[in-house]
Amino acid sequence: MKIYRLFLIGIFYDSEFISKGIMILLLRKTMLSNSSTTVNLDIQAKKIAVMKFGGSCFKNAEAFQQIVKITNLYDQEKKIYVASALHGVTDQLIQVTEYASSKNTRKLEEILESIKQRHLSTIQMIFKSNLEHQLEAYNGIKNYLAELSKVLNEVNEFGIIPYFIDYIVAFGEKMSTFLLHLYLKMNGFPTSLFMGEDLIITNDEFNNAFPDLRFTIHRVNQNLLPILNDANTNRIACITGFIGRNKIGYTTTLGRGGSDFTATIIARAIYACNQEHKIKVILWKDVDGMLSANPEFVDNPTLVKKLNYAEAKELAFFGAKVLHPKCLAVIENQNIPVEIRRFSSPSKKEDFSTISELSDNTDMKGIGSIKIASMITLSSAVMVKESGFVGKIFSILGKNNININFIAQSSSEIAITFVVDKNDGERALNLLTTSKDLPIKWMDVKKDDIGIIAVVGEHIHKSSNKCRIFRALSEIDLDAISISQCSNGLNISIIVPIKRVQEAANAINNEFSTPN
Ligand SMILES: Nc1ncnc2c1ncn2[C@@H]1O[C@H](COP(=O)(O)OP(=O)(O)O)[C@@H](O)[C@H]1O
Ligand SMILES: N[C@@H](CC(=O)OP(=O)(O)O)C(=O)O
Repeated sequence: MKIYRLFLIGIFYDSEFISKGIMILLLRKTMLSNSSTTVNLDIQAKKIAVMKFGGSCFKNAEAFQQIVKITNLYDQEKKIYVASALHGVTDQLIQVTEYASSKNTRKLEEILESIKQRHLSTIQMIFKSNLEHQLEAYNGIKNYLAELSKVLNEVNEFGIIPYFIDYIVAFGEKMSTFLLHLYLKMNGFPTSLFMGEDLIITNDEFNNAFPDLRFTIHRVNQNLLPILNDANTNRIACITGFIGRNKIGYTTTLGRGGSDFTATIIARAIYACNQEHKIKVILWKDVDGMLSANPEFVDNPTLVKKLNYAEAKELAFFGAKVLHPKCLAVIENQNIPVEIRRFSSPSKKEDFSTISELSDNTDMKGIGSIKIASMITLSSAVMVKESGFVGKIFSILGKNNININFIAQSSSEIAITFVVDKNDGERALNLLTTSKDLPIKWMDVKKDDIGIIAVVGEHIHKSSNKCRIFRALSEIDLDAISISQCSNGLNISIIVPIKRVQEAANAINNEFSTPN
């Protein structure tokens, strides 16, 4: 109780700003301490499991016990644990940054207090009877929160600058991974704690960084491999998900849901250090695996047990939170498998998904959907056989940072339809209708809000499968507004009215869930 009170007094009320000088010194220190060039190649082949634990794996004491159970289950593997922030903490950290910038002190303190309480109650929950670990956890979290407060004061002073957001949201993963590391230690597992900045070097794209593999591999080789090589202790490396750093040492983040990406980046880097290792990535989720559709949107989606990288990437694009869209890019050519498994039933022998170069024989692997987007259609005979016309349209949008996620053009060249994010629809329409580069008085340009269904699978392009898709739509009396399929044949995207997206997804899912 005494410890607890001391902690409460100490945490937040330090209003000093971090001086730039101290920040630079700290950055230099990190860089220098990691700048040795020794390369560790002397390692033996091992079974390595890089496991990612998401926010829902830390929700209560039972969840932490479940991680111990998983640790025992995988006692033959060298284990690397990648942890996300406690559920919802990243959103809260984004909120506090905004409140700091808008100088809304009341709201800022309210959310900061909630973040603090979330971590304090987790500490009480998981270290109940172990005072030594409780104290270590309190002190560690206290320091993280004090640092967080200081940076928020800086946001208050300077406003939101992109690198502030990454630096601030990274605290979620830093605190949860620190607690996981202590918890495993308390349970008798030797562990080493790593911050993402120690291992993952990225480009400068704050909020959505991409790893620089060459330097990341070098860091992993120097800092992480000695742990994998330690033959005497089966030490677990606990690494913060979601976080990296750019070359001058500023913290970067890998995009929302980026802890999946951390796991695959680490797996890839280990593979590069020794290709004899048998590495796999396991993403522990609150579902059995990759389902044929979002279970919150479609009734009775089926579990896809084996899907290949190309299929999984198509599905990840559609915001299936189950998989970070970029995370397969770094491992697919190395054929490092990714298992998606249910956290609450880790010993299942078969009901989980494996993403690898192998795909099972089901033709429909998944249905993605975009519930609302803006469809733009341009029709005009002046486009016919006019080289560069489409180029002009797209460059007007591209120069204005408007992304296109669906394209269909009739071969007569009389009309072209494409889709942009709903927030860009009105702007796209204005840009096109006021452009001096287009003969607009001869063109009909219109914008409609629509939804998209994407049906994915390596063999989905087969006529027999297309028949099934359109039979399902015909049975609910739904006519596609537009259709697109690239020649890789993996994805048939269909534009449907917004109000019927869910119905269409269900109809197609039902069609493929029953034998043909
Ligand atoms: N096609 C899909 N297959 C499986 N889950 C999906 C799919 N689409 C959306 N989801 C959602 O993704 C969630 C899985 O994410 P979750 O376990 O919360 O991951 P994390 O903790 O890594 O963020 C599920 O709860 C599910 O609702
Ligand atoms: N905490 C980060 C990264 C992450 O991967 O989270 P989760 O595992 O909860 O998707 C986020 O919320 O984006």
